[in-house]
Amino acid sequence: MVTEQQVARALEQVRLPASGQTLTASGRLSDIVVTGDKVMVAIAIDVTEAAAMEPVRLAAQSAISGLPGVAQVFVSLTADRPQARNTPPSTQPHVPPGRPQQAPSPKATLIQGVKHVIAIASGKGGVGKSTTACNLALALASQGLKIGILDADIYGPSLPKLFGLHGKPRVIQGRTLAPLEGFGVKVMSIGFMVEEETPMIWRGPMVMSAITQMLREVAWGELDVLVVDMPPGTGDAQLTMAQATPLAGAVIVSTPQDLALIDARRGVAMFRKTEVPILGIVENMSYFIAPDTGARYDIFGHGGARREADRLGVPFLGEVPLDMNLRERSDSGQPIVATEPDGPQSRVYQEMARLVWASLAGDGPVKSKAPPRIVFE
Ligand SMILES: Nc1ncnc2c1ncn2[C@@H]1O[C@H](COP(=O)(O)OP(=O)(O)OP(=O)(O)O)[C@@H](O)[C@H]1O
Repeated sequence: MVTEQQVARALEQVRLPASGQTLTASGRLSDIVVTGDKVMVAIAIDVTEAAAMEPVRLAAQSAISGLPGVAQVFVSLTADRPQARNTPPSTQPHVPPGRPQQAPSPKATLIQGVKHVIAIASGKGGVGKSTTACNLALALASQGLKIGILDADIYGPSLPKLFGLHGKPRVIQGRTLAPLEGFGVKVMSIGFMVEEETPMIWRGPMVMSAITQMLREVAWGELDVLVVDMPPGTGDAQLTMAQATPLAGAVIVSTPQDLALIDARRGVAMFRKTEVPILGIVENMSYFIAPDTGARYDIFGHGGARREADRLGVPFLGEVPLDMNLRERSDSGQPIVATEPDGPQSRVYQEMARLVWASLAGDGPVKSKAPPRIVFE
C-alpha cells in the first residue's frame, strides 16, 4: 500500500511557478489522506490564484497517479478564506453579462446542465436531514423531474445506505466520475470513495474541496434539481459551503423540540446571511401514531417548526411523523417514497416536493435567483 511519505516525496517533484518552491516545502499541502488505493490531498491557495495553480494541481495529480498501488487520486485546490466571506456583497465586483471573468468567485461558478441546486440542512445532527433529502429527491423525480443528489455530509455520508448503493463511481474521462443511480436519481457520495470504517479526519478546507470536486467533476448531465445533503450544523464549514455552492435555495429540517428549533433558526440565519433563499422548514419526527392502537403521541411536542416558520416568515413544507416503517426502509436502502409511493408518509414528501418545485420554478413564495451569465475566455 502506498504511504503518506511516498506521496509527500512524489510531490517534491512538483514546483510552484511563482516561487519555484516544491509543493511539499511550500507549506500549502493539507494532510495527505491515504485509504487503501485512494489518495486525497488538498493544496491551499488564495482564491485569486485559482487559474495559476491549476497546472500545479494537475502536476500533483499525475505525480501521485504514477506511484505503484494508487488507483484513485483526488487532488484539489482549496481557498480557506473565500472572497465572498470577507467582502460585503455591495463591494464585490460586478461582472456585466457577456464580459469575461478572470477568477470566478466560488459562488458564481454554476454547474453546467444543472438548473437548480438546493441544500437540505439542519441546525443540529440526527434530526433526519438525510432521510428528508433522499425522499424529497425521490418525490421530485416522481413528478417527472431530472434529479441528482449529492452527499455533502462528508463526516457521516448516509446516502449510499439510504439508496442501497455500493461500488465505486466509474471514471468517464480524466477526472470526471459517473454518478451512481438509484430509483431514477443520480447519486454521488464521498461514501462511494472511502471505506465505511475510515475515520473522517478531514481538515475544513479539505472538506470544501472534496465537495467542490463532487459538484463539478461528476457527469451530472441535465438536471432540473441537484439536491445537496449538507453536513449538520451552522459552523464555519457549513457557512463556507453555503457560500461556495451555487444554491438556489435551502430547506431546513428540524424536529419539534425547542432546542432543535433554536438550531433551525440559526440555519435560517446562516442562509440569509449568504443570501440563499429559504425554501421552507420541514418538521421531522413530528408525531407518532401507535401502530396497534392508532393513538397519536406528540413525543417531541408538535407544531414547533410550523410556528417557527411563521415567525421567521418562511414557508412551512410539512410534518413527517416518527415512523418505524420509514426508518426500516431507510436503513435497508428501500426509501419509502420509491417503495411505498402511495403511503401516507410518501404523500407528505410529495407535497413537500410540489412546494419546493413551485418555489424554484417561480410559481411559489420564493423566486429562484436568475443565474449570472459567465463567459470564460
Ligand atoms: N421520520 C422518521 N421516523 C423514524 N425514523 C427516522 C425519521 N427520520 C429519520 N429517522 C431515522 O433517524 C436516524 C437519523 O436520520 P438521518 O440520518 O436522516 O438524520 P441526519 O439529520 O441526516 O443525521 P446526521 O446528522 O447524522 O447526518 C436514521 O436512523 C433515520 O432512519
